[in-house]
Amino acid sequence: MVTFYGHKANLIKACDNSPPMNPTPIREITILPGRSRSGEPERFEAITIRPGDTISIVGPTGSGKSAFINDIEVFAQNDTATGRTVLVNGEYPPEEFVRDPAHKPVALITQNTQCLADLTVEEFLAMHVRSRKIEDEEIVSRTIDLANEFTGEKIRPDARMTALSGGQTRSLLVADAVLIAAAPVLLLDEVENAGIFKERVIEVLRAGGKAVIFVTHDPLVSLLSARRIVMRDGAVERVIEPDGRENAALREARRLDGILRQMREEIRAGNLITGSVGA
Ligand SMILES: Nc1ncnc2c1ncn2[C@@H]1O[C@H](COP(=O)(O)OP(=O)(O)OP(=O)(O)O)[C@@H](O)[C@H]1O
Repeated sequence: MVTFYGHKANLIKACDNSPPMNPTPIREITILPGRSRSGEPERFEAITIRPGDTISIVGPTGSGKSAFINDIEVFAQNDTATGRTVLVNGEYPPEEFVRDPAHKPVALITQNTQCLADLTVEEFLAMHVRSRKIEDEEIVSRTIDLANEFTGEKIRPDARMTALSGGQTRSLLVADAVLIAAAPVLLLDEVENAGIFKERVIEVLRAGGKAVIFVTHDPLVSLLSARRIVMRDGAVERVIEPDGRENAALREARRLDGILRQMREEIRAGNLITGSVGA
């Protein structure tokens, strides 16, 4: 059986006979400019992403946010609608980075991620571990534990993959991408809405030296990112590096996010919210 998760070109093959991950370390990914939807050249020189970077991609609906991370996912070589080029360690990436899911250093997790496997969480992860020839008996339970740090709805090892909620599935896929796929670059396309502790995800990814790029409409995720790429008309319009100037806004976003999270839990538990929350 072959089980896939993810979508579009991001399919991660969870059961194949590929050799373990190519150890070529990724020092940096460089995005070279292309053109806007109306054909104007993009005005940035190059955008470089290194381990531990946290970047958010923001902009109105239809401004090209997903197209930007898709360019990274497919290692665009002036062969996508945007005309951008993506280099790895300053060079054109090796072919297996682009074609082979087992060697791909980039994991894309999107809102539309669905699991097609009729397996338990434990079986599903164990299959992925086997396919990558990882010999670590603890890795499945560590992956579930990590996923449970990202979501308030506890994931049990014996739960069916198909029965997980959106937040649980995305939490599990992020944990899997970190520990089992060991992808150095994670692309998260609007995953924040459904029951996932965004700040914890960012902390873990940063501490693990992962580069993470969020397509987001979420103020807290945007303010937590060290860099913000602003899209318009299919092009990068601006790259913002706030360098501490948004600290007051970040504190406020954290406070409001805490209140909303508690309200969500109360509502989910079937309670009436009659007093103040998050004081
Ligand atoms: N530079 C470009 N040149 C040509 N087409 C583009 C360019 N950038 C994006 N597009 C196309 O424009 C459409 C909208 O782009 P995209 O889905 O990336 O927007 P988005 O900002 O992610 O939107 P949403 O917030 O609704 O998800 C897509 O069909 C995409 O392929």
